Formats: sequence, C-alpha cells, structure tokens
Amino acid sequence: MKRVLIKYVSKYKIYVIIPFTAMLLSIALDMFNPYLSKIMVDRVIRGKEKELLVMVLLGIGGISITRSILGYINEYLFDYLSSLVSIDLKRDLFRHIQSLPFKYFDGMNTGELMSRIGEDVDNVWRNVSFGTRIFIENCIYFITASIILFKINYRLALISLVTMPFIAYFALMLEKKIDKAYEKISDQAAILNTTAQENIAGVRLVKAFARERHEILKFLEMNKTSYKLNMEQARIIANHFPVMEFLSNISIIIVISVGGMLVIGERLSLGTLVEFNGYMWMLIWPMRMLGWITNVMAQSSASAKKIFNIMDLEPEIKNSENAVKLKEIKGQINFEDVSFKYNDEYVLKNINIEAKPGQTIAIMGTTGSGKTSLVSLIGRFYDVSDGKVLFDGVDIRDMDLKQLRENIAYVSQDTFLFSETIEENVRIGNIDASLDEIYEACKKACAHDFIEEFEDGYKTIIGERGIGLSGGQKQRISIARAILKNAKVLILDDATSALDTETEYQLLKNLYHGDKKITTFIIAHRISAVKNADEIIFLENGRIVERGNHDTLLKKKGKYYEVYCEQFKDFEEFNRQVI
Ligand SMILES: Nc1ncnc2c1ncn2[C@@H]1O[C@H](COP(=O)(O)OP(=O)(O)OP(=O)(O)O)[C@@H](O)[C@H]1O
Repeated sequence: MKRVLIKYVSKYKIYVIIPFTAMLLSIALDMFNPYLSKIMVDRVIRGKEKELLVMVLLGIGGISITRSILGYINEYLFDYLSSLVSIDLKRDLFRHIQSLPFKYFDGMNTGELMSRIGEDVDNVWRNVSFGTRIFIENCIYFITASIILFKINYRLALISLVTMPFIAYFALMLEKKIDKAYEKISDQAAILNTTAQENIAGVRLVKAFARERHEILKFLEMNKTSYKLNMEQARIIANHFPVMEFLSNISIIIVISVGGMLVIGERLSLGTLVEFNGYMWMLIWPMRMLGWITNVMAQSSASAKKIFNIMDLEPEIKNSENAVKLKEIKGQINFEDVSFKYNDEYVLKNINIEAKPGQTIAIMGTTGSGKTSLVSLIGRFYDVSDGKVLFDGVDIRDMDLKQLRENIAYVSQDTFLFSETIEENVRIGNIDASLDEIYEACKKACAHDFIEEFEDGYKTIIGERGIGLSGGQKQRISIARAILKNAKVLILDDATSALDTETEYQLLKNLYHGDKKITTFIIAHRISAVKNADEIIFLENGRIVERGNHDTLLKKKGKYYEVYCEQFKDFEEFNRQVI
C-alpha cells in the first residue's frame, strides 16, 4: 500500500525535492538557536561581552525570518503536492469504480462509495500533507538533537533519553487502539452517508408515506452511534496523552535537576544548560507529537486500505487477451443454450434465441421471470454461466468490449437522467451529434413536441434523475438518447411502460419503419407493443415456455393468448355492448 502511495507521490518529484530541501534548511537553522542562547547567557550576560549582543540578536532575528520564509515554501508546496495526489487518487478511484461490473454495484451502496471517494481520499491527502511531513521532520529533529546533546554532555544526554522508550511504547499502543477505533468510525460514516443520501434522493417517497419522523429517528440513531464511536476514540486519546505528557515533562525535570547540580558544582556552564534545554525540546516535541502523528497516520492507513481494497478489485468483465474487433457490424444476436445465475440459483435456463439483423424480438413474462437478466447478457453487463451469446457469430466474451457496447443501445427499466439540459442528456448517446440529429432522434422518440413546448426547449435543465418531467417524458428522452447512438442493436427494457398506448404505438412504428434496420429486443407487457415483433418469447421462471409470432401464439391459445384475452376483454365487452 505504501508502495502505491509512493508511486503517486514520486510523479511530482519537484514538489517533494523543493519543500524537503526547505525543511532541511529550516531544521539546520533551528539547530543554531540553542547555541546562540548559550552565547547570550555565557558571553553576553555573564561574560559582559556587550559587543556580541547585536550579533546574537541579529542572528536570532535572521534565523527567525529565514525560517518563516522556508516554512512558507515547505508548507505551501507540501499542501500543493498533496492536492495533486488527492486529485490523481480521486481520478483513478473514480475511473476504476466506473470499470467495475454491475455485479459489484449490486452489493455496494452509493453512500459507501461516496465516502471512499470523498472522506477516505481526504484522509490520505492529510497524511501526505501533514502526517508524513511532520513525521520525517520530527525524526530529523530527534536524531540531530540527540547527536548534539551527546556531544555536549553524554551523561546528561543519556539521562534525558530515559523516558523516551516509555513514550514511544505509549504512542504505539495508542496507534493500535486508534487504528481500530478509526476503522469503525469510518465504516459508520459510510453508513451515515448512505442513509442521508438515500433519504434525500427518496425524499418524495418518505413524505408520501409520512415517514419523516421515522427516518429522522433512524438517522439520529446512526448519528448517535457515530458520536459514541468518536467519543470512544477521544477517550483512548485522553487516556494516553496525559501519560505521554507526564513522561515528557519528567525528562525536563530530571535534566534541569541534574544539570543544575552540575552548574552549581561548576562542571557545566549555565549557558550550556540553557543550550541543552533548547535541544531537549527538540526531543520532547517529536515525542509529544508522536501520538498525534500516529493518529493521523492510522486514520489515513485505514482509509488507504479501504481505497486500495477497491483499487485491487479486478473487473471480472474485461477484454479477453485476443479480443476480436469486427470489421463490419450486422447486428445478429444468438443465444446458444444460455443459462445464468447471479449467485447460486439459476435465473435463466437453456435459452436459445436467434435474432437476425433487423429483426425484433419481444420478450414477455411475469415479473421476476428473467427478462431483464436475459437482455443484460447481450451487452456483457453480466457474463453467462453456461452456453454462449454470439454477436455476428462471435462469442461476446471474445469480442472487443468497447466495440460490443458501442453497438448496443440499451434503455433500462429505470430511466436515469443527469441534472443537465435535455439536449445534453440526449447527446450522451452520441457526443458528436449535430443539433439536427438530436432533433431527429427526439422526433422518432415522440419527444420533440413536448420538449419544444418548454420555455427553454432543448436547453431546459432537468433536476436530478429527471425531476420535473413526467415518467413518460423521461422514458422518451431516454429512448431518444438510445436512438441517437445509432447502434445496430437496440434493447428496450420495459422502456415504454409509462407511455399511453397511442404514443407507444407511434414510437415503436417510428422505430420499426426507420431507414436503418436495427435488431431490437423489446421487453413489454402490452400486446400492442409486441404484436408486430418477428418473434415473441414468453418467459416463466427463467425458461422459454412459448415462442412464435402474434398469429401463431394466438392460435396456440397458451400463455400469450391468456394475456391477450385479459387485455382485450374490456374492449370486446365494449364492442359486444355497442353491437
Ligand atoms: N442483481 C441481482 N442479483 C441477484 N439476483 C437478482 C438480481 N437481479 C435480479 N435478480 C433475480 O433474478 C430473477 C430475475 O430477475 P429479472 O429482473 O431478470 O426479472 P424480470 O422478468 O425482468 O422482472 P420485472 O418484470 O419485474 O422487471 C429474480 O428472481 C430476481 O430476484
């Protein structure tokens, strides 16, 4: 994990070298301060060498100013570096999440992923900008000051270091406990995020069912758990910090006592003791900060672990090594003895379908019979468990994934629109499309007229997930987006369910009678939507129980016929009464 972080940081060597050099220079300057204090005490104050006063003061002043400038460079560039790392990490994480298959998202919720991209990346960022920097800085201070202290008086130096192993022990204990506590806090933050995100996205449902109070209480409960976990972490810190401070202060007391006696016995000058005291602080501060540093590092290592757990996931669905790129796309789809399961149970069994280029295959069946699962296999949103799906005769697992998906336009049951203009939402189908092409697609999808009626027309900005539009309007925009893609295969997964029969009929007529023949898979419940299909497939519990065209299925008097009678009984009843 650290190696991966180093990889991110090493890209910006210059932003490491400059602030690091500034850091080394300011540490070097700092090392002169106690020495100047010694001169001040021994020579200026006690030795009355007044002429040295200005020199010493100038030295202290000069060091302070240069140190401030170096500190600014150090601070600013390390922050700049960590922002760059944070951007790269967010970009790579987002890109990787986009590459993960549907299966991953089936078991993951949005809030948790948002936490990874937001909070966890920021924790890693904080580590780079503060944690690691201050850790390195403190190590250098500690080592350099120790060497100087040993040079000044090795006996006193040994005494001053007595408490250090204890402080280090407490700091490590603290790190261990905080690491555990922080992992829990971070998981709870993800749960809290998910709840907030779901409740805001689903606020209409919450209000419609008058569930505000229940949802608020649920959120408060989670918030309380989060509070308790934070308090637990605070308690751990509170229990350990005073001990560490106490041990640090003991070092000073010992050194001043022993050193004081040496001064009284005239075996050490007062200035040297003052100098010693100055360097001592360079040992004590790193020790005092050890707890804080370990805290920041523990938090960021927990976050980095979570980020890299996602990064390490290999997308199961990816290009095969020798992926085939078809020269010409015709749009023939074959299912050969396909079976499929999400987990243990098969949801599709022995499916055989042949959709010739330009043909329309309609899929009907009760809810949960496997219709969506079946069409999801065409674009390799999931891979088959047995059998194979062929695109123009090539097993789609051997086909170039990008080419496959570029040649399939899929309109899902759950319409999704971005909070952008209608034009931009349609343009997703083909980024390079001209306005005329967008209008054409919208006309085919029976969307042009209602869009034109909006005050801002195609420039109308729609709310998140298309709020502000009716269900049927959203479906028509989604279909226009798919039409604009101009793919050889079109999949409409219950995508016309919110349209009135007349509009649905018109829209499908536009599709079927277009200039270019496209292979279409349409999942629908209405007879009127499927009756013109070349083949109608009736699914039940993942198996094809009936197939044929409208006329043959009616003659069969099976499931399709039952649906037909059910849908037309009122109509026939009406006819009988009128006649
Ligand atoms: N992501 C998933 N993970 C696990 N099981 C799933 C998943 N999606 C669907 N299923 C299960 O697979 C079966 C078929 O579901 P599918 O969505 O394909 O049916 P459907 O015919 O499209 O239903 P509907 O008409 O309600 O959309 C169902 O039993 C469903 O519970």
